[in-house]
Amino acid sequence: MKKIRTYNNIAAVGLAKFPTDRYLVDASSETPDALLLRSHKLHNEELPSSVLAIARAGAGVNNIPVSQYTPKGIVVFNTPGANANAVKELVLASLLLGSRGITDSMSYVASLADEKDAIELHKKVEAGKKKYGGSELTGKTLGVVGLGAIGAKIANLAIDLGMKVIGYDPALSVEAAWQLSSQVNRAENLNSLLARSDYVTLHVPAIKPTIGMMNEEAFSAAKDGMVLINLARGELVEEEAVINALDSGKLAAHLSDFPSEGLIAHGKSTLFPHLGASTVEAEENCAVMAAKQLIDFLDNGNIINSVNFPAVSMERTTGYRLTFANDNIPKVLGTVLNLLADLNINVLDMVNKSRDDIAYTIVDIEQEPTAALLEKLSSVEHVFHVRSV
Ligand SMILES: NC(=O)C1=CN([C@@H]2O[C@H](COP(=O)(O)OP(=O)(O)OC[C@H]3O[C@@H](n4cnc5c(N)ncnc54)[C@H](O)[C@@H]3O)[C@@H](O)[C@H]2O)C=CC1
Ligand SMILES: O=C(O)C(=O)COP(=O)(O)O
Repeated sequence: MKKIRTYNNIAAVGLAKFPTDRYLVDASSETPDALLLRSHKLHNEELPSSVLAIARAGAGVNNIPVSQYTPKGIVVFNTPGANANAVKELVLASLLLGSRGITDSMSYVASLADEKDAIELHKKVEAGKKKYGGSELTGKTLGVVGLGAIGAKIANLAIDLGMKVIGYDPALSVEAAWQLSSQVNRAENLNSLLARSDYVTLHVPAIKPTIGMMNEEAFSAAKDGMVLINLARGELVEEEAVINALDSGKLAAHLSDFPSEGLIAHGKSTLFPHLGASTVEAEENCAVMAAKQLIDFLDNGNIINSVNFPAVSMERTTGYRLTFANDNIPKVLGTVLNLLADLNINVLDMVNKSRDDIAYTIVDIEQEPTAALLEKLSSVEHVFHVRSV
């Protein structure tokens, strides 16, 4: 039986993908083959040595110390794009919340609960609306920082709303570029986008170059009265800088999925409890995709949508399957193949791919690998993980 340890609320339809005759899915498994989680933080947590893979049902992997796991051969997966539509729709809501006095006007109406006279109530309603007027999105400029799965959807939606759109993404993939409307203008750098945007929405991962990207310097480059939407990660925005920008009027509004003590106490941001991906559809998409990827890896050694290993897949042949991970340097693959040849083990099929400093190989061989063979392969210099699948 293979064991999957789950964390967080994983959609049942995803968990049901694990065949019950071969998989035990359990939140408290002590020797799991894999972990399946959403935002649960793995930093500072001891990982059982049995773990071969981790699937993040979602996009961001900053809750997982990926670089610590790679040398142990632990493959980390995410589910690119599976919750992008859910986030896009909450950005749309945020654009509207940031442009009209919707929440304040609702509070105003709620404050009229004691007014029992219909004529007086009507007067107060009509008097109140002066205070909560807004402006329209059409014709305004939206700056989209990060044009991946989510950013591209938002950029295209904003074009459909009649907005002008500027995008900034120095690492834009060809695949993401194909998704993007040709009407999206490219900014050379973040400050140039900020200087021209009435609304700015962040859709980048929390990584070294992006952490704290919205700081005092960025706000001073920004257009006065800008609306900032951050449904990506709290770490992208420096709390003190955003509070100063709200107080000075540099920011007309700040909407964020990442409440912090300081922002809540300050009271001027519109804060959601990390709701971006919390739709039935997104939760199901992510859970199904994560489960399928784990099953294919645990059953066949195939790797799809990993954030630390190359994409490697091979149809099963009639033989037995070995997989190994190694440092991406010359001669390791040759040494392993020579070792198999010396033992008269015939290779039926093979695929080898590399990514940055590591390589991963799937080899189908004619005879069942013995424990001694696995041991020999593991002892090849620069091979750091071997598995019979
Ligand atoms: N609030 C929520 O519930 C959710 C939040 N997220 C957050 O949104 C982030 C983006 O998600 P996806 O669009 O699905 O990821 P993605 O990987 O498809 O797109 C990220 C984009 O950011 C770009 N990028 C990287 N560094 C950059 C930089 N310094 N400046 C500008 N662009 C940069 C990349 O080139 C890529 O195109 C996730 O990493 C996660 O942190 C994602 C899903 C749900
Ligand atoms: O996919 C992401 O990056 C998210 O932030 C969604 O997080 P969640 O799955 O709702 O805990």
